[in-house]
Amino acid sequence: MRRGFLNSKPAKEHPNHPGPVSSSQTNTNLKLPSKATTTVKSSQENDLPRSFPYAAQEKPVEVPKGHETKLNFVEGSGNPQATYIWTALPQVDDGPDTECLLRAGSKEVILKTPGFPKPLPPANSPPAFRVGPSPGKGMGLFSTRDIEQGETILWERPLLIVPLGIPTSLPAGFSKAQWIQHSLNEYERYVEVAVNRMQEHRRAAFMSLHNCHTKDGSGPLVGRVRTNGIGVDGLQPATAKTEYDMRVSSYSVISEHISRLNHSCSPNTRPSFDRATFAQRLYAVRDIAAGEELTFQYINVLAKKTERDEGLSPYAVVCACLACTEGTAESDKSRSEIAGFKPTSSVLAWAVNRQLPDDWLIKKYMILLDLIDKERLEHLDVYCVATRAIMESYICLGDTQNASKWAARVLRQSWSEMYESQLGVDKLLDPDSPAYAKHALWRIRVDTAAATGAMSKLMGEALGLGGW
Ligand SMILES: C[S@@+](CC[C@H](N)C(=O)[O-])C[C@H]1O[C@@H](n2cnc3c(N)ncnc32)[C@H](O)[C@@H]1O
Repeated sequence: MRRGFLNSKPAKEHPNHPGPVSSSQTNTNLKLPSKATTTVKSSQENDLPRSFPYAAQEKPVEVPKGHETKLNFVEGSGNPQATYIWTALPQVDDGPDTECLLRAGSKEVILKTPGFPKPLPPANSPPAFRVGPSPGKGMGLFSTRDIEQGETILWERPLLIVPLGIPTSLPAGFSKAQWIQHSLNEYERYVEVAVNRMQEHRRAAFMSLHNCHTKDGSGPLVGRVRTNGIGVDGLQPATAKTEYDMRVSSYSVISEHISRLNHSCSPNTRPSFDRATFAQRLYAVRDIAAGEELTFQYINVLAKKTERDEGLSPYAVVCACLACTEGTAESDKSRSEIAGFKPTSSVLAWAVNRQLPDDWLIKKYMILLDLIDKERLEHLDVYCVATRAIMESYICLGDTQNASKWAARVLRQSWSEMYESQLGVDKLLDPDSPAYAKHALWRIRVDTAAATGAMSKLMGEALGLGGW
């Protein structure tokens, strides 16, 4: 879910779709400016509304006809200036394809993805989730069994992938409200082509999704996109340099099941879009008991409750999670400490600095982890950073007993962006593993010769020669 426009007074903006707030998947939301610019200029910078309205309109905004763009830009239409293409991807296996509305250049990015097109991994059998009613929230997803931290709950090819809006220049004589409505209408027309291309059962699944934008000028398709879309990064063509380029080639994915996830300020899952399989992957970020509701973050959950309330209002969500209902002041304080955490020193810099105590870095990260555990925010990247830093600190100290315990924690964090670089951590699970002695940080805190070697690497790093 993600982007919208502004409605009257005060200008309200909301992301088109809730979604992960940190990098990758998840929501491009935070990467976009969060406040609407209300000035309408004819420059390119202003031809894509930064936010769409979400408050009910008192009466529909009438838009003069005759300003619609021609929809003759379909891939293969022979129009060399096609800015948008409608296509189905990845067309690789018996699994369903995703209907895509892509801006020129994005398809090439997809086709060049290493491993693309990759078949979907086999589904969990029986499925680890089910769709069912969630009191006060409509439908939701629930676990069907105990799920372990780091498990993949499901892989899912989205129904649809669309940009967050279609740039529309300001027609002469249009008021701002008319321009916004015109933009919404154009967006609806473009999405309609993609929805009409879907297989009937996929279209039925899309149309059965919830729509919380029924009275704000959104059409029925854009309303569903705005309600259910989850942001996906990384599809911008290499030529996209400006903020404008990035915005117009940012996308939302809408899926039959993952889009049913309700919001929690302490979510237990994290979705991620995998370009090679062209699928969304849903991870459990902590152990989940059978029958528990599966949730994810629609907004930045490190913000204070009052700001979270504001961010959730476009989705008509009044969050009743523990952080919003019990001990909220203390929770706000803890979240702001997590948001403000700065490592102040890398593992290597601490290890070679004799003025700092041996447990200095470990203590700092343990305090951070306590806050994260208390707030149940394991999905955040900082959780993985902290866990890994503690493991590495023990390696610097030559303490393989503790390092191996932390290696086991690191390995469970399959959703982490650092996962690729965790390959090899499995060799550290055994405290007697010879992999320790080969590790670049091995005993550099306690062995002068090792520290000297590390120091020269540190200097190389400072000089841009690489390092940790
Ligand atoms: C993406 S949909 C989630 C699935 C939806 N509940 C359904 O019935 O299909 C987003 C909508 O779910 C509801 N919702 C999500 N999280 C909620 C929460 N924590 N409390 C209440 N309603 C919630 C709101 O109506 C919101 O507009």
